[in-house]
Amino acid sequence: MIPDDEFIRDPHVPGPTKLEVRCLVMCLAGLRGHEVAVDVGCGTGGITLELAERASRVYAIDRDPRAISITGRNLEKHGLGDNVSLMNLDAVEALEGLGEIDLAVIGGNGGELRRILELASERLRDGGRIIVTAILLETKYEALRCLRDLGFEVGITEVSVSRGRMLDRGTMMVAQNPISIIYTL
Ligand SMILES: C[S@@+](CC[C@H](N)C(=O)[O-])C[C@H]1O[C@@H](n2cnc3c(N)ncnc32)[C@H](O)[C@@H]1O
Repeated sequence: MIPDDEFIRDPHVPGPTKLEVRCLVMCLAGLRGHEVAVDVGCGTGGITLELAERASRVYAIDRDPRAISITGRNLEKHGLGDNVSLMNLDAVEALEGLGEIDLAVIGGNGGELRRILELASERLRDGGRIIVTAILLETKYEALRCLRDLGFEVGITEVSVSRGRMLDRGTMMVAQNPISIIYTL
């Protein structure tokens, strides 16, 4: 796994997804090296870089050109990217142009979550998986409801991570915001 502080950042682009959350997402993804994966809303590239190390082909989609640029720089910095296609498009348009996939990780949706999930599920091969990471309560609920409407059995895990910060007199645990991971079973 790539440490958080090894990502180049752009103050205008969210991410990277915290290391602990990336760990869980990669465990759930269960990639074995031959899969086609899509990262919807690649941001800084946190998830894209982990996918690039584990899948055979990765499509990293973001409608913000600054996100595509910083993801590209992070791929280059870590010597990854030969198997990654960067797509500066809205998620719906990008997914409409893709063929079969084994995994979709959705970290941004811009109010289009239902359509994004429909398109991802239409392209999903047997045994494939959809994973949504969500901070907003509304996104968590919508992801659960849409995936169930599409006929999936769904799991949800809420992650509340605290990291130790060293002070002169000891170690203080500093909480990060909770994130839900919603995934098809
Ligand atoms: C929270 S960030 C994702 C962070 C990323 N997982 C990482 O580890 O760096 C969400 C991203 O989704 C993108 N986004 C939101 N809605 C989108 C849409 N409909 N189509 C494409 N990108 C979208 C935003 O531009 C933003 O960069």
